[in-house]
Order: sequence, then C-alpha cells, then structure tokens
Amino acid sequence: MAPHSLEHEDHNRDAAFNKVMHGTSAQKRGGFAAMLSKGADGQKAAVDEYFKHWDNKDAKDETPETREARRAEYATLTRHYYNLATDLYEYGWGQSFHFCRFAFGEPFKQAVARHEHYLAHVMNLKDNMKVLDVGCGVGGPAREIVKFSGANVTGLNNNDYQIERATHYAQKEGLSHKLDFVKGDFMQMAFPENTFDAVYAIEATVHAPSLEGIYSQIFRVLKPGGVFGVYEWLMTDAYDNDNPHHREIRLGIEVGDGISNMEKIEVALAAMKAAGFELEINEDLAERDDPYPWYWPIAGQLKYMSSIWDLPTLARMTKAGRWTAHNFVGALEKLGLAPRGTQKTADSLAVAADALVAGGREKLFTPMYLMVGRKPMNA
Ligand SMILES: CC(C)=CCC[C@@H](C)[C@H]1CC[C@H]2C3=C(CC[C@]12C)[C@@]1(C)CC[C@H](O)C[C@@H]1CC3
Repeated sequence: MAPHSLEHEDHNRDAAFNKVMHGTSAQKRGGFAAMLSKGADGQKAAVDEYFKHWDNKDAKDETPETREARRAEYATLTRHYYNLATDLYEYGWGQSFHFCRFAFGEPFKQAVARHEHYLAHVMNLKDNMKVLDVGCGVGGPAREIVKFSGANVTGLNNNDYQIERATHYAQKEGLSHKLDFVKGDFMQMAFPENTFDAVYAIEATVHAPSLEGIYSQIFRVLKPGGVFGVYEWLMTDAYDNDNPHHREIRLGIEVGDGISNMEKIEVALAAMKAAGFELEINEDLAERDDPYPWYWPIAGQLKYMSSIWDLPTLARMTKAGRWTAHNFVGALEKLGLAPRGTQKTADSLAVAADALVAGGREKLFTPMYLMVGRKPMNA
C-alpha cells in the first residue's frame, strides 16, 4: 500500500472543540449522565464529520478511493468517533474499552482485568518501568496495569475528552503519581526516541492508517532491548476482500468502531518486521480452547453469565438492551434532553456489535491477535 500522509495536528483547535462539545461533562459520574450534558453544536459537528465517511457508502460499492479517503483523515475520524462513542462505551461496557477471553465461572470485570494482566505478564512489566499505553481510552487498562505490575504508565490519546475522563479517574483512585495522560497523534509522537522501557497497545492501533507507520513510531520511542506488546484487531487469513459478505462484515466493524482501514493478520506480521521488531510471540488468542467465545456479551448470550451482579451491564449489550437504548435516547433527543445524533451513534454501535459477532462466529475477524516484539539492543 502506498505511504500515506499524516494529518496536521492542532491541539488548540481540538481543545476548543472539546469545550464546545463536552463542556464539563468529563466530571460526570457515569457515561449516561455525561451523554446528556453535551453541547448541541459540538455534537452536530462531530456527527457530520464522522458520518460523512460512511453514509451512503455500501460494502458492495466500495472502492480503494473510499478507503483511502478515510485513511487520509484517520485522526479526525477517530477523534470524532470517540467524541460520540465514549459515553456509550462507559454506559454499556465499562472503562476498559476492549474484549477479552472468558474462563468458566469468571465474572465479566474479572475477565477484562485478566486480559490486561496477561499482556503485562507476557511483556514482563515490573515495578517502576517507564511504560507507554498507546491509545489509552479513559485509562481503565492503564490503571489496572499500574496496580498489577507497579510500572509507571503514560497514556497517549488523540481525544481530549477521553484524556479528561482518564485523568479524573486516576485522581479519584489515587494513582496520579504513577499515571499521566498526554494528548497526541500516535502516528507522529512527540516523545524523543529511546524513551520507554516498554510500550503496549490494547485494541487501539487498529485506528492507525498504516500498521507499519504506527509500529515504526513505537519502535522509535522504545529503548533498545525494550518490549512492545499488542492486542491487535485484524481480519484473519479466511477473510476474502472479494467476497461481498466478508466485506460487509469488515465495513460494519469499521463504521461502528471508528476504524479507517482494517488489515489482515499477514499485514500486521509484515509491519512488525518492517518496523524492526524481533517477534517473540504471535498468536490469535481467539483460537484458544475457551469455554465461551470472546463475543458472547455483545451476542447477548446471557446463559454464559456467571455472576448475577453482571446482569445490569450485560443486559445493555443484548439486542433488547440496544433496542431499549435506541428508543430511550430517541425519546430524549425529541424532548431536547439528549443532543441530536445520540441515537444515530447508538445505532451505529449496534451495527458494529452485529458485525463483530458475525466476524467472530465466522472466524473472519479477531480482536485479540497477540504480538510481542523486542527492539534489538543494537538498534
Ligand atoms: C473500537 C475498538 C478498537 C475497541 C472497542 C471494543 C469494545 C469495547 C466496543 C466494540 C463495540 C462496542 C459496543 C458497546 C460497548 C463497547 C463495545 C463493546 C455497546 C454495548 C454500548 C451500549 C450500546 O447500547 C450497545 C453497544 C454495542 C457495541
């Protein structure tokens, strides 16, 4: 694929936009309360900017140019996606924006945390190591990895609202001395080379317009001998881009998850190599022999629920929960209590959920392709 150009960064513009759309809602207690406190003009601008890339662009008519247009605006597309989706994620999932494996009898939050611990474990993260979290969301995984490993973590994020939320939670949990959050585009990191002992990315680098580009940035900021661990979202070897049904699944995942260009496993492996990493681990964890599949919560398979305390969260992910959210936020929009575009965003997430489940069931997609790579000592 041809090398892509990077978007111009403008932190003042983004901070001003954040004020207009989110105001002080980052201080609200839960995702739902925050969702009701947005500025209407900001929300409208985010909806227009995000959906212009997807509306009336079906999988069957897809051209390399449509995909290229999204890649060219990867940073704006992703930033606005999270301007719109963050509160719904927190409301319907929690503060760790990723999937996980499930063991028998394992409560939801425990399984999510175990997935984070596992990455820290295979990377051998230790007390006081200087670690970068690329695409840190609202900091759920970073807080857990600080507690698990004792490392000092910097979260990098392109979305001001998520940084505000992450900072708020870190303060609340008394973790600010071990955790900080920095605004920036991961394709053009401002950190000097050889800064970090370790870098991890949990279901975030899929937002990059080029995997080789983002892995090369990570390689640059890692110290020689440093380790990079990633759970990557990828289409599997079974995915055939000439198959319209496969394409529809990939596009459904992209539109509902703010992804400009999702790649296949072979592309990610080649990108790690091209960036300069010595690959120590590569494994699709979705292929492990687990009792329940990673997608069961969004497939609404409540029979797999192991703790009744999970019911309030899990119920929001089911088709019925999504239907309720659709109608409820629709009514709030009509009453002027929720900003316009809230329902459209919720519907787009529902499309994502169905596409993710189809991709998982048909083994065309994995959200947990684990790669661990090392920067050579002589690099
Ligand atoms: C986008 C990337 C790279 C990672 C995020 C993975 C997941 C945390 C999200 C993927 C689809 C999301 C949906 C929801 C929460 C967060 C995800 C599971 C909802 C359950 C939120 C509540 C809505 O009413 C339904 C959503 C379905 C999709």
